Amino acid sequence: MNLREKYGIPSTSVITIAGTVGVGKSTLTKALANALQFRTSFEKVDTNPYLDKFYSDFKRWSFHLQIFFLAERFKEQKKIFEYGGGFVQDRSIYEDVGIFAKMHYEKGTMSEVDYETYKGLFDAMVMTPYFHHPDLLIYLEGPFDYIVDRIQQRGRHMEQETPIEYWRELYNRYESWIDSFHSCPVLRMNICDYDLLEDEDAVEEIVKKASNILKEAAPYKGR
Ligand SMILES: Nc1ncnc2c1ncn2[C@@H]1O[C@H](COP(=O)(O)OP(=O)(O)O)[C@@H](O)[C@H]1O
Ligand SMILES: Nc1ncnc2c1ncn2[C@H]1C[C@H](O)[C@@H](COP(=O)(O)O)O1
Repeated sequence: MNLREKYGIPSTSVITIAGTVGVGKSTLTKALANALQFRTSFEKVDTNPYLDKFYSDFKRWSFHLQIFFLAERFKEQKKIFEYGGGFVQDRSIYEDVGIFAKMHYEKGTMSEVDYETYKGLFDAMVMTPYFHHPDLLIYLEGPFDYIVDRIQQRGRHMEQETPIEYWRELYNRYESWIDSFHSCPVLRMNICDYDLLEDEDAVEEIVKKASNILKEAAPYKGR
């Protein structure tokens, strides 16, 4: 019996992992999908045609990058819909609009007209039958210094060269964003409380917590 069956997680569930850059979303996505025998949905990073350009000139490339991510996430959303769920997704679509696009607009690195165009497109895309809110959003949080160390150790050069103030701003925005996020049930996990790299039982604890929240939320689904 796999962990999904052991903890009664429906095979059609969609679990999305949210949190700031470097916090550990991809690592958890892989571990959780493996434990539940779910498919994974990752964001395009290595083959993203705008990401390097964006980090070298936010103002010039922020609109292009947001449109690219929106298109990619929408394609992933459609794929999840067509498979009928059973996915763990690395980062939610809500973070693009609610954190990144908003931050670049408010900081002056995305123009008002670009921001409004992007938001209009986002709203139109999200209101389609392909867009189902996830069954659960697992939000990863932890001390800022740990997260910055992880960004440095991971070694994506454009991130390593980005000023620490950018990561601080993002970190602060994530903290306020999650407090007002109500689009689906949320499990908050502190990265100091588990270690997927050193402790092979850690993922089971996370599955157990996820299962409890999914069970609590089940009677309200679809209302
Ligand atoms: N529990 C952990 N302990 C130490 N390092 C970790 C842990 N989880 C993830 N990492 C490392 O932190 C870095 C960022 O993790 P990653 O999963 O890529 O984050 P994200 O997808 O949120 O950007 C990677 O180098 C990863 O190996
Ligand atoms: N919507 C986004 N706007 C700007 N930058 C973004 C967006 N989504 C992801 N990113 C960046 C941040 C990181 O450099 C990479 C991958 O994110 P990660 O949190 O490491 O998975 O893309």
